[in-house]
Amino acid sequence: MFRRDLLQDKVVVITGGGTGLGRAIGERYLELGAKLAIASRREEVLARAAQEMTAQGGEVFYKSCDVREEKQIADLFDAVFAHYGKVDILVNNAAGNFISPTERLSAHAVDAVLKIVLHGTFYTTLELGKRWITSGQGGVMLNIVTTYAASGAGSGFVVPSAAAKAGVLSLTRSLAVEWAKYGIRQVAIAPGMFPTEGAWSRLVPSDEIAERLMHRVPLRRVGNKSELANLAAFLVSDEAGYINGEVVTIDGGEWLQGAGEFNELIDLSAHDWDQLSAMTRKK
Ligand SMILES: CCCCCCCCCCC/C=C/C(=O)SCCNC(=O)CCNC(=O)[C@H](O)C(C)(C)COP(=O)(O)OP(=O)(O)OC[C@H]1O[C@@H](n2cnc3c(N)ncnc32)[C@H](O)[C@@H]1OP(=O)(O)O
Ligand SMILES: NC(=O)C1=CN([C@@H]2O[C@H](COP(=O)(O)OP(=O)(O)OC[C@H]3O[C@@H](n4cnc5c(N)ncnc54)[C@H](OP(=O)(O)O)[C@@H]3O)[C@@H](O)[C@H]2O)C=CC1
Repeated sequence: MFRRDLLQDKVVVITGGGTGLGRAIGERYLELGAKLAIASRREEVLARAAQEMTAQGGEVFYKSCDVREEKQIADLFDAVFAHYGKVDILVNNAAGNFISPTERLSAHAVDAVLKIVLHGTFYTTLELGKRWITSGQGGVMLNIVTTYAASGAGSGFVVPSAAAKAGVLSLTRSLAVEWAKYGIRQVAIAPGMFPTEGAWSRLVPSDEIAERLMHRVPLRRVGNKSELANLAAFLVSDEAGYINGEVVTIDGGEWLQGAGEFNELIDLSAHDWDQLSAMTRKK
């Protein structure tokens, strides 16, 4: 669906790029000509991913980096600039999340999520932004948020994530204005349900719940990672050069179904409607 050279020779740093959605985004970018650097805490996961991702060609540099640590982020960008000579695109994809009644959380548990999602995204953004501004080079930053951030509704039982992702979205919009003059563009994606090991093991407690979840989505299915990767490719490409500060939701219509009070009526049959209509028409 894209020109094969859409991201030719663009150097892309993807946090959390060794697993799940980050890896899927990286694989699509590679197909479109990009050079990748993937980073997360577990070096063995990155090494395996880099090896598998380059089986069809392309280049994937990897380095262990905990995005909660300012020094490790500086070391990461030093290494990527030394290796490739530049960075054109940053994908802030690393995240932490789990379900819990909020009153059961310790301060440490709150920090565990906030530090990865909000602080981690802020720190990578700041480190690379300063380098781009100093050198006069621009670029694109893509932040992966969630529908409960994009809708503004938040969500119970994942409250640290809801608060942190809302902060990331605010960062996206704020810097879209402040840093545009430096040629730095900000965009975000709000994914709905995309089954990944990392998300499902922490957020979907049973197969029965997984099955029920489909009913929340008008399209009656979860997302394919490749669909999200396509959107991520478009948004960071020069073809999307006038999109700045926007978040694009990709959720099969899930959040809209939840928002409309009458959308539950979707399951009524024609017969049900005949009966209802007879009852509700003015006599
Ligand atoms: C009804 C179901 C609907 C499902 C809908 C489908 C999903 C669609 C929407 C999804 C939106 C968002 C998705 C995501 O963000 S997915 C990303 C998931 N991936 C990850 O989380 C990967 C990284 N995660 C981690 O490394 C860990 O999970 C963690 C975030 C906890 C960080 O690890 P760390 O090693 O730093 O932390 P600790 O293990 O030391 O724990 C720190 C404190 O947190 C407490 N904790 C940990 N887990 C839980 C839990 N499950 N419940 C309560 N508390 C928890 C832990 O006890 C520590 O606190 P204390 O020291 O006080 O004990
Ligand atoms: N899957 C879904 O349905 C949805 C996902 N999302 C978002 O998509 C993104 C990817 O999630 P997904 O692929 O599902 O889950 P994963 O668990 O696979 O991805 C999370 C990644 O973040 C990395 N990470 C976690 N903590 C740190 C840290 N301190 N420093 C550096 N890297 C870290 C992990 O690697 P490591 O453990 O090696 O550090 C892992 O690669 C996240 O931003 C998530 O919030 C949003 C909505 C829905």
